[in-house]
Amino acid sequence: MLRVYYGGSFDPVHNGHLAVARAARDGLQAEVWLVPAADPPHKAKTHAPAAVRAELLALAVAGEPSLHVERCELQRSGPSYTVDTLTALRADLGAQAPLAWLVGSDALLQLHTWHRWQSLFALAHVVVVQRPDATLDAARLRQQAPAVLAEISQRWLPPDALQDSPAGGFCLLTLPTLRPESSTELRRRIAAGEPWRDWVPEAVADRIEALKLYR
Ligand SMILES: Nc1ncnc2c1ncn2[C@@H]1O[C@H](COP(=O)(O)OP(=O)(O)OP(=O)(O)O)[C@@H](O)[C@H]1O
Ligand SMILES: O=C(O)c1ccc[n+]([C@@H]2O[C@H](COP(=O)([O-])O)[C@@H](O)[C@H]2O)c1
Repeated sequence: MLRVYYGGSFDPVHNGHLAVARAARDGLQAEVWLVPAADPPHKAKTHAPAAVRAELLALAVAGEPSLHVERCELQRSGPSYTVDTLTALRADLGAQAPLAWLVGSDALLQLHTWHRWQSLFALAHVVVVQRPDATLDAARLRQQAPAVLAEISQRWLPPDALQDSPAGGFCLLTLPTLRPESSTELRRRIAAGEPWRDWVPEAVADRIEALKLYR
């Protein structure tokens, strides 16, 4: 069965992330692992320790069929490069296991700036989840990331084909409904004392309050 890894800062996790993970699970018939980045390479800093972000993620997916937390990035020091994570997962799971790395469509425009980005396709399929009000903007990709467009245009696969090969494909999934949440806005609301609890599962909200996070 296809294994999908969904990396993020998850600082903190919110219902938008869970909608993305569920869309991948249901659209690809896959097991999905959310991968908290210990040290996200493109973020200046995080606002809660990696172990706490991972704990909130575990609360968020508890009881959710086929959603899990993969903590391997917490065991490494230095920037949490995806190529290193996929290399380790591939070593554990074997050369033939079908693996995919999931990113938001905003991240696709930056993919060419990732550490050894072209090696990612030898290790996993790449899946992009986009908002329902957007389509993959080829003109923007051509202008901002022509190397990414060239790479993915040879790799396009339909969702049900990903499980038939270990790596190397590119697939686009669309979220069923628009999700307005972002961790940045969630942290702002918590700090400002504005309503925020319905943006996260109840157990996550209770833990954020108990630990007095993001105030
Ligand atoms: N509301 C959302 N709808 C669709 N995709 C989302 C949403 N929120 C986050 N994502 C996607 O999830 C991935 C990981 O997100 P990340 O942990 O950076 O959260 P974020 O909410 O975007 O955080 P921040 O506001 O701190 O940048 C990104 O690729 C992003 O595109
Ligand atoms: O490997 C890289 O160079 C790289 C650069 C930027 C982002 N990533 C990964 O992309 C995921 C989303 O990152 P972010 O900053 O949107 O939370 C997370 O798993 C990061 O580790 C990875």
